[in-house]
Amino acid sequence: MPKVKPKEGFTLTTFTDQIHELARPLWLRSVHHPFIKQLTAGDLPLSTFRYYLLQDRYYLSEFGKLHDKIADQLTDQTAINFLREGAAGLKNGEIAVRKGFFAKLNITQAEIDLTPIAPTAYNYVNHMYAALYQGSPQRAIAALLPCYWLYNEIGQALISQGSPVSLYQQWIETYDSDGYTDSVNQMIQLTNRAAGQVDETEKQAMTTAFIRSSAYELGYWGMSLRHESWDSL
Ligand SMILES: Cc1ncc(C[n+]2csc(CCO)c2C)c(N)n1
Repeated sequence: MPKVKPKEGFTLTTFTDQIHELARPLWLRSVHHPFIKQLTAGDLPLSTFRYYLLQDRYYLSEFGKLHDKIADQLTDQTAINFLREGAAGLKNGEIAVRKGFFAKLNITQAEIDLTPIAPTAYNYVNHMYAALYQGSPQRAIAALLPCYWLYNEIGQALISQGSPVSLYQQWIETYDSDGYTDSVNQMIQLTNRAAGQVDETEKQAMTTAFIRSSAYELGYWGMSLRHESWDSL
């Protein structure tokens, strides 16, 4: 059988396939990061997990707000609905799960208030706001995508192995549920639709935003292991 040659300039892959491929080296380093290794082995110090959760509280709350702020700038009703529901779903989903973790680990509001936001968490969040306010809602969507998608890949990679520490096991399970995988797929579709709405230059900026978020995701594990602070940069 002769091979079918794709027409010149015709791509068989979607935009998200392409950026996923570009980010692969960074994602692999996340999946195999010592933080993740220790989480599955069960020897991740609880103080490190606590540190991660405290930083991630800030991240999750800003991530939810970003959904609404992006939706404010869109006209595509499907996208708006997904983002508005995403913001609400975050409160009932991941943020609710984390509240349970906080209770188990005696993390109080006072401790939250006293915890400085670490540089990497701060920079990652600011990068997403910059994608929106110095860029476009499409660029911001691309900046949000690694958060959804990478954690799903991590959850799927870790679920068969699990963790002997029940808290860490629960963390893994959060990112492998069917409902969550559905929302990841919707976010992927949303990004592909967004890429179809912009010119080549903006598409390149979407790619850069996606790669930067992937790099910040990788940096987040190291930040947590090192208990990064403004004095330790
Ligand atoms: C740094 C960081 N990156 C990604 C996630 C995972 N996450 C955050 S919001 C969201 C969407 C729906 O829950 C997902 C998957 C995290 N917790 N912290």
